[in-house]
Amino acid sequence: MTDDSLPALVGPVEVVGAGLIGTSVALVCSRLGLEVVLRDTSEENLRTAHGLGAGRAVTSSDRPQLVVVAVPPARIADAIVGALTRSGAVVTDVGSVKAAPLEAVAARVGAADLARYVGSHPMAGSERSGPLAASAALFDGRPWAVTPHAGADPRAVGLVEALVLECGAAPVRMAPDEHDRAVARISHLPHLAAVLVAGRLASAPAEHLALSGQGVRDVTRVAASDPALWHQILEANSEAVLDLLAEVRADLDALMRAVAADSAPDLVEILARGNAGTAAIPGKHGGPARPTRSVFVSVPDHPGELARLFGDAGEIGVNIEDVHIDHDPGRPVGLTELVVERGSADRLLAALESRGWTTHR
Ligand SMILES: NC(=O)c1ccc[n+]([C@@H]2O[C@H](COP(=O)([O-])OP(=O)(O)OC[C@H]3O[C@@H](n4cnc5c(N)ncnc54)[C@H](O)[C@@H]3O)[C@@H](O)[C@H]2O)c1
Ligand SMILES: O=C(O)C(=O)C[C@]1(C(=O)O)C=C[C@@H](O)C=C1
Repeated sequence: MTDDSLPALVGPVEVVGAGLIGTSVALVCSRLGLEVVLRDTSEENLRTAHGLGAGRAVTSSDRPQLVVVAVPPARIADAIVGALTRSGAVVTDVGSVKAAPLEAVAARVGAADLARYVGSHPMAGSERSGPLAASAALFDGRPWAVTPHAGADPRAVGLVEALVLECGAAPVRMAPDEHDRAVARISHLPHLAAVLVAGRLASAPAEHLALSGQGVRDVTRVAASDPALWHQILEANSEAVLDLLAEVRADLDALMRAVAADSAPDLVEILARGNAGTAAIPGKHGGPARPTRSVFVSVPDHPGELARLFGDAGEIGVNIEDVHIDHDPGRPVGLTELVVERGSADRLLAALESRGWTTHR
């Protein structure tokens, strides 16, 4: 035990599904020096994850302390049942929906085995799939839901929370049903909104698309995700998603009425509700959102220039909260957007200019 509440994570850790999320967890555990064994139906993904240093293929003699199930949603319940029945390990999964898999697992294993299962869900990911998109830094500073059922062994819950903390994430305990309603709002609806907006672009005229700026990129990034994965997520959480879609349909009707009537008060009220919604999203590490400002810098297209820019920002003492790089291959410079705390932006601009950087005010 590391302290009174958290059992120590000592390994071996078995990861079932060496894709984006599974390989990211495996990379963290390998870097901690834990023994990590991998199981995947795809030989290619296993080889790739192994090549990245995420662990080795599982053997029948392995005895994991913890199994992390990271397969697509439609395969999760089978994979959890498989892990509970072939080993005495604590088992967690990282699936995007929690209530349906729990119900399916509870119908197939006894209470003693079910006690070793604790669902979880890292609120971090990517529009990309597979082990090549994995990163040990993926979970850093992110919320990670831990969703124990009523019969879960507290030591199993503690071990899963120990994994979450080792991944650099913040455990957030929640009941499975509540979790599913929460992610319908903060993940599944945003995903569908992005998909609908991106769908308007698919056959847009090239001259319209040529004007694309950061706004459309911000709003549509996640729409590039794997449709098969998202079909399974939506299928598993259809009730909560449908409730929200009905609310959005009513909002869309109100918006269309306000635009058609050119009703400024109604439109402003709708737009202001959007402001209130973005302000309600917590900042990094769950704290209040801190106002930020973007500083735009031209970066010459030479090796080492980005590193020099980040180094200069570090020496100036300004923390970079986020970064976007817009590199038009036809131009010899890239435009880099550094997102910094609002109060530091002017100081950063002046100090970068004095070091010879071209900024855009
Ligand atoms: N993509 C995200 O942003 C994200 C974020 C958080 C949670 N999740 C959840 O994590 C899980 C994995 O998603 P991902 O994005 O890593 O997917 P992925 O496609 O990158 O990886 C899934 C892996 O599971 C393997 N696999 C499929 N069926 C298997 C089986 N029966 N046994 C063993 N391996 C099997 C695949 O070959 C693949 O390597 C999903 O349940 C998803 O809902 C995804
Ligand atoms: O950043 C992204 O690419 C994501 O969409 C990640 C995201 C999310 O909606 O936040 C997507 C689905 C997962 O279940 C968890 C995380």
